[in-house]
Amino acid sequence: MIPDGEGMAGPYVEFGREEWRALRAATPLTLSPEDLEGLRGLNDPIDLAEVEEVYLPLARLIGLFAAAEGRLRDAVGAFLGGPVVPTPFVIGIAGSVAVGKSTVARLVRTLLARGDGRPTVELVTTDGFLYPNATLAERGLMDRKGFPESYDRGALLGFVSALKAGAAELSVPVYDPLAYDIDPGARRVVRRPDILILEGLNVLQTARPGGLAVSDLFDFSIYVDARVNDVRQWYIDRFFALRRTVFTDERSFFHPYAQVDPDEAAAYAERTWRETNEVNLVANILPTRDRATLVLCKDRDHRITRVRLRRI
Ligand SMILES: Nc1ncnc2c1ncn2[C@@H]1O[C@H](COP(=O)(O)OP(=O)(O)O)[C@@H](O)[C@H]1O
Ligand SMILES: CC(C)(COP(=O)(O)O)[C@@H](O)C(=O)NCCC(=O)O
Repeated sequence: MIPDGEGMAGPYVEFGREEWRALRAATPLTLSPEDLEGLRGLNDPIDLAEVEEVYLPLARLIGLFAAAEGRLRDAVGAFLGGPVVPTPFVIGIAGSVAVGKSTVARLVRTLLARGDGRPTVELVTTDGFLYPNATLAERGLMDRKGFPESYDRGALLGFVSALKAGAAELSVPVYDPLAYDIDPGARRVVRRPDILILEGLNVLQTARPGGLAVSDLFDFSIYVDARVNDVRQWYIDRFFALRRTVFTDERSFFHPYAQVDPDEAAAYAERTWRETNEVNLVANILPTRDRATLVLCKDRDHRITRVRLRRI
């Protein structure tokens, strides 16, 4: 039975970690410690216990949603008098910069792909749909990278709509985090998968009046949530971890920050957080949280301690 009364949060049912872990049922662990090492984001301390207690119940639930959609498709087929061609099951993953969306997305992809029926799963991040820096600069948006208007939303919606409409093969633009810009010479081919995961800051945004947004095409969505001050600290810590690694590469856009003194690097990271990422989080991203099917709530140490599931 779904817990009710206590733990009730508007349209959501809230689970503590202990309650949630029990919902794994018999879902097997298909991940080794080495697999997890390859999926973990920079500075993300996730361990196998978290995979077992949080992600296995989640993978089970997504499997149940996909199976239910199959039954709905059969019902529509019976109504129409002929089979309905399946479309990809689309999962959106949203949340702040530096909250750990990419770890969540890679784990969900791997667990689903190794689960029942071995579905094909494609993971696409929305950064490929950012306008190139030259366009952002022309439009005065260079310090608004990640805001809804910094994306080619028409192209993103066109991509997901075309996959939902049955396109067999599409290509998407590629963002190069090292260059901090769209790679003009690269395209990534996406062949129609059974499951598409779309990960990005703004994927749960609504459309302008009368329009359509990618979130209208989601079959399941996840918001990765944490306190603003905790994410701020994670952003700064990650900036310093990148400074010791990726930024030492001369091709990195941020290479100058590997050379300046730590105080100057900290001032830059703090300003970027405060003036860009925090403003975007508060004004654009956080307001979409309650649109998600499921909210993963992280504590200061990155651990997921609570899960909120939208009532059906
Ligand atoms: N300046 C950067 N250079 C290289 N990689 C980066 C940089 N900033 C972020 N990343 C990497 O890009 C990925 C996505 O980061 P982000 O958009 O902040 O989302 P999240 O932390 O929620 O996964 C992470 O794996 C992160 O380590
Ligand atoms: C590339 C991003 C906008 C994230 O894009 P996403 O894949 O979530 O659409 C973000 O990581 C970023 O670089 N933000 C700009 C501000 C900053 O340098 O932190």
